Amino acid sequence: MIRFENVTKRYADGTTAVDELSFEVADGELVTLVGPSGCGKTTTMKMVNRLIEPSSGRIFLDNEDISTVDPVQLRRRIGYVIQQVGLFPHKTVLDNTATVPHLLGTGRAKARARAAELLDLVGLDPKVYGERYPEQLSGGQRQRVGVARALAADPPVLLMDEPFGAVDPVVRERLQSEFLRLQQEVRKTVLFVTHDIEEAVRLGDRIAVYGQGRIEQFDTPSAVLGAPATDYVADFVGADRGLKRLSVTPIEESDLEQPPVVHLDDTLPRALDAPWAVVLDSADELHGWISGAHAAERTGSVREHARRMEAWLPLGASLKQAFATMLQHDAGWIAVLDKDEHRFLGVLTPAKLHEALRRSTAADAQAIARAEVQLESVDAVVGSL
Ligand SMILES: Nc1ncnc2c1ncn2[C@@H]1O[C@H](COP(=O)(O)OP(=O)(O)OP(=O)(O)O)[C@@H](O)[C@H]1O
Repeated sequence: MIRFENVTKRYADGTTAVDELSFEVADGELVTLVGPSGCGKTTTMKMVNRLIEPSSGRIFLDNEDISTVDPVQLRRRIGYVIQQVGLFPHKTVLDNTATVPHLLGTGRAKARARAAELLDLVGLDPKVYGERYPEQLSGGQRQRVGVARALAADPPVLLMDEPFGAVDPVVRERLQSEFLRLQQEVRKTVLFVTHDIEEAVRLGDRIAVYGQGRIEQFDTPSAVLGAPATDYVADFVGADRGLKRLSVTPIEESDLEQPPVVHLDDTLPRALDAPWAVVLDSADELHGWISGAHAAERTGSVREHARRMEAWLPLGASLKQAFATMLQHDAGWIAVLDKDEHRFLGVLTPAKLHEALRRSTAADAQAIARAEVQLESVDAVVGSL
């Protein structure tokens, strides 16, 4: 757990980079710090591993005041990933990754074996990439080595300063997905700096939106998008808030419609209650669809006339993915399968997608109204004392 208590950093020239900052990051939580250039994100981060010392206030790691901990000892508990990865150019990828555990006293063979596991975990086959040198990697691959190296000493805390900032948007999105998958597995306590609100929303369990040296809002992605606390946050989050909200709202079972269903070995139905039906195989897995008008004019089995359906997603995928899938396949609806991607659950239509989006906005508005009521009642109790 990381806790900031009234932390201020004033540089020698009088710049106040961070002003009376207080917040807490729970164990295993990923908090993104987002805000415009120069608002104090990096300063915040570097105070955690004592690359910068606060002017006042205190920072705790697992309830221990870090100003009382030797910085070298402290940094062993904290992995650090930065944009310019800083790999050793003359060492192979495997040796780069194994460096820290080796320095900490793990035998070379064991450190290399662990490094190979970590490279695998970040999506780099150690057999293919282990013996390469950093200059023989793409920018995205170098970033992955940076993440593997930060994880090598198995620190409970990770500080990541724009780690995916230097790669193109497509690679960046892939790295983000891989990092999320990795975080599910390793559950580190992570502070992640970015100036990109999309990235902050996608990765953060909670987001700290920075104004100048201060946090303007510290909340879940969907609350930041759905109910910005101040005009500043609303501006920063931007006009395309609806689109961003799509990326944090998952498809739920109640969003789905149930169209007619036929099986591959059925005879072609004479009439359908809908313009089309979903076609399942004998194991009830999705095969495709048939058009009612097409079926009405023909004979034979469903198998002979069914069309394949590629536009599908598992339950829990985001509404943004659903929207993108509809566009990509030029589809008026998409099929939704269970999380294991086997059982067919129903279909999502554009109308239902819109309803889901509204449901998500309304839920946040209610949560905020409830929070205000609670605050008022606390005030009332305090006032009556
Ligand atoms: N060593 C320093 N001396 C004086 N001022 C500094 C120093 N380092 C940072 N600053 C100032 O402190 C403020 C916060 O800087 P910081 O690097 O924390 O911002 P940031 O939000 O990380 O910005 P960016 O997104 O551009 O990296 C800025 O105004 C910066 O110019």
